[in-house]
Formats: sequence, structure tokens, C-alpha cells
Amino acid sequence: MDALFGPDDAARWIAVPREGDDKYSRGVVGFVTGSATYPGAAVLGVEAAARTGVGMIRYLGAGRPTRMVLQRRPEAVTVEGRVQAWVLGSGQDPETLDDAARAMLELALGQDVPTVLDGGALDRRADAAGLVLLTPHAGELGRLIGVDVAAIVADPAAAARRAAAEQNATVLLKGHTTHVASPDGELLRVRSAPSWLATAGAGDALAGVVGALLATHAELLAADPAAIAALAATAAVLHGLAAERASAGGPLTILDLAEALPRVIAELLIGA
Ligand SMILES: NC(=O)C1=CN([C@@H]2O[C@H](COP(=O)(O)OP(=O)(O)OC[C@H]3O[C@@H](n4cnc5c(N)ncnc54)[C@H](O)[C@@H]3O)[C@@H](O)[C@H]2O)[C@@H](O)CC1
Ligand SMILES: Nc1ncnc2c1ncn2[C@@H]1O[C@H](COP(=O)(O)OP(=O)(O)O)[C@@H](O)[C@H]1O
Repeated sequence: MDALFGPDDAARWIAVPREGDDKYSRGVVGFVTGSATYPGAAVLGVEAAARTGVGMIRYLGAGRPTRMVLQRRPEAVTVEGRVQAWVLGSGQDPETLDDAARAMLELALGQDVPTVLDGGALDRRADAAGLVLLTPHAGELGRLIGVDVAAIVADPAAAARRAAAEQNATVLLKGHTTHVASPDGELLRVRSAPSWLATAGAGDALAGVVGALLATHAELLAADPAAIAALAATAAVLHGLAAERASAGGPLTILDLAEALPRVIAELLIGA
């Protein structure tokens, strides 16, 4: 199957809190992202998850990114504990990662919960115990599967499908059109983003959006792992619509995109 996935589809994949919910039942998303080199990636992922809606955010990392995350989002909890979905690797270079973050990364990889592998963790699929979503851009995918970037840009759908089959994981290949490929060959295409979104940090925010969606659908994913593809595509739709709103036809910043997320979600729910 090869299908366009749009706002009407995304509206069905938003978990609306109910009377009986608490912060744990809504879902906890854990982040091991950012580093002394790229602390901003940690802030952007956490900010985007907070604005997507989740019961709790746990951020586990080095001192500098932790301080920056707390400055922007004092709601984040920075101690170990229960997590229903992980976001790993944005803003991390395995060569220079400090020992504390490295230990947290190994701990997270060993847990059987849905896991987003981004940035410096893209090559850790074999070590991940949980259901995996890989979120590469074309350059990263090229390195991962040993294919020239030009070939990926020429046929992104085929590249995403090949990677999903080889890695036995769902792959969200970023770009103007975002392609989400499942290991069984199913493909979803998302085209909601303006080209103003091609700016540094956009992918870090996307990882946060999808992390929040996976955490708030943890039970559903345990029963139906294939749903991870629709949730990944939903993240791309929300991210693209928020970019459109933040842009309003001009340049955008990623914090503005994050700020636009709650209204985008509310409007999707009203229209559903
Ligand atoms: N504020 C921050 O802290 C930011 C941190 N970032 C982090 O920086 C690290 C390195 O990210 P990079 O994306 O530079 O990764 P890389 O340096 O690994 O890849 C960039 C290389 O891939 C090539 N390439 C081919 N197709 C591309 C495409 N569609 N998009 C981007 N590059 C493409 C580029 O020409 C370049 O040579 C990641 O861990 C990322 O999370 C970035 O997200 C930028 C913002
Ligand atoms: N030309 C484009 N039009 C629309 N969206 C784009 C375009 N180029 C990139 N994007 C989106 O911007 C984001 C870029 O992510 P990524 O390359 O990982 O950035 P970073 O690593 O700087 O965070 C992705 O969500 C991607 O789909």
C-alpha cells in the first residue's frame, strides 16, 4: 500500500485525556538527547513534546542540556523512573558523548518500550529492545544503508522501504514530503510542511512530537505494533501544520512551531 496521510487521518491518532486519567496513565516520554555540543536539540525535543501533550516528560542527560531543558520547561522531570516511550540520539555524537548520557542511552535501549532513534542513535537499531522508529534525513539514511544521497533523493519511497525492510523497523524519512515505511512495505506520505521548515532544529522538534504520540498510545502500541507508522505520520502532519501556522508565508523559528502545536491539535480535534 502507498497512501497519502493528511490532517483528517491524523485527527484519529490524538489521545484526548479523559476524566479518569492521571499523568502516568496519559503516558511518560523519556528523552536521552542533546549533549554539551548540541544542548539545543534537547530543549527543542522536550518543548515540542510538551506542546503535543503528554502526561510527563523525563529528561536524562548531561548537566548543560539538563539545565537548559529545565530553564525552558520546568515541568520536565530529570530523574530516572517509569517511561512509556523513548526519544534517543537527537543532538548526540557517539564519539563525544559524556559517560552519564552514554549510560542513560544504554539503559533506555535495553527497555522494551517504543523507541525513536534519531541523530546519533540511528545506528543502534540492533541494540534496541523495544518497537523502533528511525527518523533519518536523506544524508543520515544514506549513511545507514550505504546508498548515495542522490539515489535517496531520486526515489525516497524506495529508499525508505528498503531501510525499513533491512532494519526491520519503521522508518520516517524526512524531507519536503515525509515518507513513513513499515517493514512489510506499507508506505505513508505526508505533504503538509512548507519549505520554510528546512531549518536547523526542525528534526529535533519532530522527534519530540512523535515521542509524545508514542507515549500517549503505549497501550495501543503494545496490542498493535503496526500502529507506529500511523503515529509517525501523524507527527509529521502536526509538525507540518504547526510550521505552516508559525510561518504564515514567511520564515519561522522552531520554538514558534512548537508554540503553534496546541492550536493545531485543538483545531484538528474540533474538525474530527
Ligand atoms: N540546535 C541544535 O542543537 C541542533 C542540533 N542538531 C543536531 O546536530 C547533529 C548533526 O545533524 P546534521 O543534520 O548536521 O547531521 P550530519 O552532520 O550527520 O549530516 C549532515 C550531512 O548530510 C548531508 N545531507 C544530505 N541530505 C540531507 C538532508 N536532507 N538534510 C540534511 N543534511 C543532508 C549534508 O549535506 C551534510 O553533509 C544531529 O545530532 C542533530 O540532532 C541539528 O538538528 C541542528 C540543530
Ligand atoms: N524542503 C522542505 N520542505 C518542507 N519540510 C522540510 C524540507 N526540508 C526539510 N523539511 C523538514 O524539516 C525537518 C528537518 O529535519 P532534520 O534534517 O533532521 O533537521 P535538524 O537535524 O536540523 O533538526 C524534517 O521534519 C523535514 O521533513
